[in-house]
Amino acid sequence: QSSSASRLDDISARGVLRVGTTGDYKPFSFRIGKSNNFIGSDIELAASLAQALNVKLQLVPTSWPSLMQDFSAGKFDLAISGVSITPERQKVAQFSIPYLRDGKTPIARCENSARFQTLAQIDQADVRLIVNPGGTNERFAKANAPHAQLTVYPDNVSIFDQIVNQQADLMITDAIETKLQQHLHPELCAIHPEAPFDHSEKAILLPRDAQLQTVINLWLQLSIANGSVQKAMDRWLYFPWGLESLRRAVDERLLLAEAVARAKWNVQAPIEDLAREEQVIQAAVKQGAEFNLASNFVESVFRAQIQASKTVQRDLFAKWTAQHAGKFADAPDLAKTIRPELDRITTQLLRSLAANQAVLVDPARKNEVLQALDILDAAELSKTAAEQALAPLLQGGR
Ligand SMILES: O=C(O)C(=O)C[C@]1(C(=O)O)C=C[C@@H](O)C=C1
Repeated sequence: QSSSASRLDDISARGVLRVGTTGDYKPFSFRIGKSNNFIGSDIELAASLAQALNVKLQLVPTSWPSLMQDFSAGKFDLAISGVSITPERQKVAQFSIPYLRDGKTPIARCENSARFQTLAQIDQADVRLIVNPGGTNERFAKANAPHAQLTVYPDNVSIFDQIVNQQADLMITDAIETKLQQHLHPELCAIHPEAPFDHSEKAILLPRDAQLQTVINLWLQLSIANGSVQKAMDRWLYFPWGLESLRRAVDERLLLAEAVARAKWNVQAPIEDLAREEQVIQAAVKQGAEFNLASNFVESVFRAQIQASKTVQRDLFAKWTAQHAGKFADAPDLAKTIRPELDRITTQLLRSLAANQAVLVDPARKNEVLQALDILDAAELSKTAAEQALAPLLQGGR
């Protein structure tokens, strides 16, 4: 405990509350691409706290491995990011009262719900358990199901597809994550998420400052009592997180426009190739039909992607012309490398369009669509192009 004035006075004097958040933990904190846009229940909580303190909110990106280092280095005043209370963290910091109780519970294909109720049922040689490496999930699996076949699978995004595709039978993870994932994968069921195998608590990570802790606990107590914490939790648990795969496909495609432009610049080829454009559109429409996507919708989406690509390419050509730029040494080959890459993304884009179609056309979800498809990394190449690429997706999917 330092003898100086409360950290609360620093925050008030600054007029800004700096909140550390990891941006990789749905539904708590999720960062949209490389932007400084964060969404999630804890982001809402942070905004509400800043408002209660009558200061502005500044979100400071941090990461799980560097959380405590960044905290100790004073990069933020406090952290709100689905942080669990642990004794190790309490050695350097303190916590608010908890705002969420959680614990480890199974998620499996729904037909197996009855088969994986207890740890005794799971800890069997014929059970294929899957786990992400390095965290509390792996520790729990090894300690509680040593007889099961354990696959350590490093990709947090596709790990649940492994269960859907029967490469594994179940995963044991935080109940909150099982609730979220069962919405994203209708084949999967969270197994007794209200009665997990163990218990943990999420709280705000605070500096050792009694006055700040008191003020925040009072505010948090009130927010829990009036139901606003639960409401935020529900809102973000049912958020259409699947839109992120669509945003990423659009972003990836537009980011390739720079490589396209380099290739064309080197041979001074025209930016526009109408024959190729028709090929791209026809192929997308044909493949889209296999995903039950209407041809006019697919066409409008791909026309927009092509238009956006040309915007980026024209901007770059204008810049290079002004700079009297010479040939690039590292330009990839358009026909051999880039167009096949674009074709690969076409499939990805169509698949995520199909997966998100219901959300895109639902007027009640318009705000959520706007939040999820708020920004592309490619906006750094051209803000106009990013807007062009996203436009048909923000118009009710029509
Ligand atoms: O493949 C190219 O030549 C591109 O420039 C890419 C692309 C596209 O987005 O698919 C964009 C503009 C061209 O008129 C044709 C196609």
